[in-house]
Amino acid sequence: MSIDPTAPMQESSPDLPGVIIRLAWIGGALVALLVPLVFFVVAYQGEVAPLEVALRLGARGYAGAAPAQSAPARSPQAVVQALSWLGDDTAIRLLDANQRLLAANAADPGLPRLTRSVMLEGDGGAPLRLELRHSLLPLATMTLFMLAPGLLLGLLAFTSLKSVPMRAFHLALQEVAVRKRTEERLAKSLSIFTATLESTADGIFVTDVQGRPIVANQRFFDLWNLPKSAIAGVAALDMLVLLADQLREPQAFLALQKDLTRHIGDDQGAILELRDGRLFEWNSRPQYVDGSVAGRVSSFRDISERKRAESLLAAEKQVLEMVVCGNSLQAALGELGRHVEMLSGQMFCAILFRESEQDSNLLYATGPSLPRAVTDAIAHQGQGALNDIFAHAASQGGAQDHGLSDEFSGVIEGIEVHPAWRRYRELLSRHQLCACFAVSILSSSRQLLGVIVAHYRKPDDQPRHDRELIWVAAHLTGIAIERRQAEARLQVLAHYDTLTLLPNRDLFRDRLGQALTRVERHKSLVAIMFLDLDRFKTINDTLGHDAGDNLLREVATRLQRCVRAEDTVARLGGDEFTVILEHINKPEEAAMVASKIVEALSPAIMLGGQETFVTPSIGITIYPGDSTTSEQLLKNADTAMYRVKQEGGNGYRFFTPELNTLAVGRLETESGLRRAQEREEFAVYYQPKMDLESGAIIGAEALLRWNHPERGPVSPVEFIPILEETGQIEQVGEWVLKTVCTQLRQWQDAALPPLNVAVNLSGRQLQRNNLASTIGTILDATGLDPRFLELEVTESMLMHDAPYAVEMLMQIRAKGVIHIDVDDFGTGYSSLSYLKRFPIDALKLDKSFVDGLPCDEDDIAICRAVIALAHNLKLRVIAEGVENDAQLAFLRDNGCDVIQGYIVSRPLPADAFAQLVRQHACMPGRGAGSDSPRLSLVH
Ligand SMILES: Nc1nc2c(ncn2[C@@H]2O[C@@H]3COP(=O)(O)O[C@H]4[C@@H](O)[C@H](n5cnc6c(=O)[nH]c(N)nc65)O[C@@H]4COP(=O)(O)O[C@H]3[C@H]2O)c(=O)[nH]1
Repeated sequence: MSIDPTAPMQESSPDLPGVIIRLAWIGGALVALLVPLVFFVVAYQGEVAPLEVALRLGARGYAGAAPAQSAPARSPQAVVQALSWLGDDTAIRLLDANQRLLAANAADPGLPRLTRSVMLEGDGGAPLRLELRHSLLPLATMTLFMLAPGLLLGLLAFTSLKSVPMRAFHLALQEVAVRKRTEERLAKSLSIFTATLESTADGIFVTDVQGRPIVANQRFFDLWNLPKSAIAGVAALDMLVLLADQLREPQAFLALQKDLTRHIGDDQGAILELRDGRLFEWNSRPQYVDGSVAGRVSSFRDISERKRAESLLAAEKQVLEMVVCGNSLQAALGELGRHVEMLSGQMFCAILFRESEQDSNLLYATGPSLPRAVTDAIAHQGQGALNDIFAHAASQGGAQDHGLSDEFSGVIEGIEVHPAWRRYRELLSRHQLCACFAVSILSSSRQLLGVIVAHYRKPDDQPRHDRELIWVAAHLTGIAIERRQAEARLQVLAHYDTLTLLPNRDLFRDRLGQALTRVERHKSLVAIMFLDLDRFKTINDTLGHDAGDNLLREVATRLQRCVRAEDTVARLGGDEFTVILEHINKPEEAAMVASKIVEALSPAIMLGGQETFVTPSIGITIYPGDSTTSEQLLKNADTAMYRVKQEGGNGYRFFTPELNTLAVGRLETESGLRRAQEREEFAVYYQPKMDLESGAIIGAEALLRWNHPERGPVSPVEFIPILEETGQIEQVGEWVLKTVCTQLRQWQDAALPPLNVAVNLSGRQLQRNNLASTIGTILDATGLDPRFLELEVTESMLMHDAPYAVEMLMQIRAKGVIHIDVDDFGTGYSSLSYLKRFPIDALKLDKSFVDGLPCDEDDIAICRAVIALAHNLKLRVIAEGVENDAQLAFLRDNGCDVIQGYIVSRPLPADAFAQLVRQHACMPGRGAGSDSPRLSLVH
């Protein structure tokens, strides 16, 4: 609640006018009544007294003669007569004992009257009574008349009393009331002043003009640690000296005071620094009475906390700026340590941090004022003992398991006795560092990043605010360390491949540029290798991405072992790696490293408990011979690598200008393929499939052909991978499906024997969710019975995502397509448990196994196993790439169901195939037996 000292005070003086009027009324009334009353009393006395005398005389005249004188008694009539002189308005009566009237001089006067009587002794001693009755009517009338002047006088008295004497009284009363009011106001003001003085957070000290103390509030005594009695009877200068004694610069303060004596009307102020470290803001103002200076009011405000907070804020800002502006962590924390020590005044600050998340050892980031011997000793002797110490602190701070992973803070006591301090005890005590307070530095996720330690000379040296200071510093250090860690992580993310931790494409480019510049000066060579893993896609698709990732990590490790520390191994993405070999003298040195790599990758890699083999295709180019630009060198190495791939992989090759021509050719193929469909350069060929039991052509495999306008027919082996890479395969694949279905329908309409034609599906097609509906739409559009359409999917396509493949094939089967064959069976990694769940109809025995028949024992074993497996799973077996009788005989003897290969026919254009089917259908005793006629090769 606030009090407004300017508010008018309530008056409690009596109602003076009321009192005065009342008194005037009383005075006036008294005067008005007293005048007729006094008249009446005086007139009455004047009138009655003679009557009384006359009555007494009359009575004596009747019986009052002494016997000695023996005066004769008078008759009643005579007595009455003797008193007749009293006038007519007075009746004289003489009455006997029985109240009988003996004589009377006149009739009774009317009221008001006065009756007086005396007892007489008549004749014979009989009692008589002489009675006098006097009329008071004139007196009463006169008294009434006197009322008028009485009232007049009363009125005069009322007016006078009210106006003349009472005014003075009134004034006197008012004076008393004003004095009383003033006293009350003064008392109130004084109490407000005292309360205000005592309630302020500032120390207030009031002096007179000579500087003698007048008043000071309690806060003043508290701030200056003075007893209240210090102010009493102290001379002006003594008081100032008392204050100045506590200051770091007393003379400056006294000089200011002296200055004030000369400029008494000036305001003055300064920041005073006390010896105990506190800061006071001092302000002095003149105090005026009636326009002239009567004294000075000084206020002292303790601004130590505010200044410390400001300094801390400034320190925080500076440290954060340093962190943000890319200064080293060491420098930023060093600055922080210095600020902390400065703000504390007592502390020796040390900041220690963990080198990495895995490392629990603590390293010194800074210890600005700690003796070098201490920091050096700890740095050189290892941090084990320090860790023990902080574990001990953690236990004192109530941490759960007393380990460094806990948040803790606490005074580390017992330096003298605790075993954890053993190693440093002597050193610390030599430097008089006897007490220590430690706080953990935590990350935002509460991970321990380090420790901030405050050393003190004595345990009770620690000022109150130091703990807060240390907490703020710990928080700030946490931010700085985390920021650095985040930057380091970003740096890694920006320049390193997160899977293998090898430099990424950007860093590779950077390193290559640097290497070329360096080599330019040394006049040596740089070899750039482009490395791609053979069959990586198959392994990845078959064993899954996790296995693929592990494989890439292992390859990265092995590659790094093959090069020197100054060389660079980078991962560009997928299974593509690059190597920069600096300072080689001749290309042969690069060849040696390449063969070392081939050798290093040849041992099996264990993936999911399974031995996996991977081989590289390496292209090498040499700077400056092949090119002088980074871009071109990388293209060269890529071209050379591509050539190795084409040659079967698992080797290396140097770039040559001829290879470049080939690469250019590939580029041309790519752009040619983009136009091939609209220019109708694609065609579907049909390679017959023959049933071994009946010898009948039961269908065909549809094989895509590209009739290049200049190069003639181009093999799908050359362009299907490019269509896959560029994504065109989906569009082209759909076109093949449409073409085959339309063709089959035409053949059926042309009464060709029933045929099943198999269309190859690419991995990308299978991955499309709408494949089943696309097939359904094509079947509807062409009107083909779905039983005649056959689909070929490769083993690796199925195993890439087996559950998805099961689902997709089920959807396709739901469209009525019942013949689904697994191509290239045996070349990938089949999960037998899945194999029985796929809605498939046949396994195609890969040409690579058929090739070795009937001599190669491995191929024989594989072919027999596949046939047995297929039959056990109630599947047909189609052998592809059958070229000769021996292969045919083996397959027939081992129960193979269908063959496809040059022995039957090469792939044929639609018309030629139709003609072949017709011819074959007309042949007597057709069959694929040894004595059956060989089909003519049309292709
Ligand atoms: N040396 C020899 N070769 C024989 C013999 N019998 C058949 N071939 C060849 O073996 C390949 C069999 O097809 P594939 O394994 O599905 O292998 C096919 C298939 O994977 C792919 N392909 C062909 N057409 C298409 C298509 O329309 N779509 C998709 N996605 N892939 C296709 O291209 C591959 C190669 O096709 P082609 O060059 O036509 O090669 C065909 C065929 O001409 C033989 O006795 N001896």
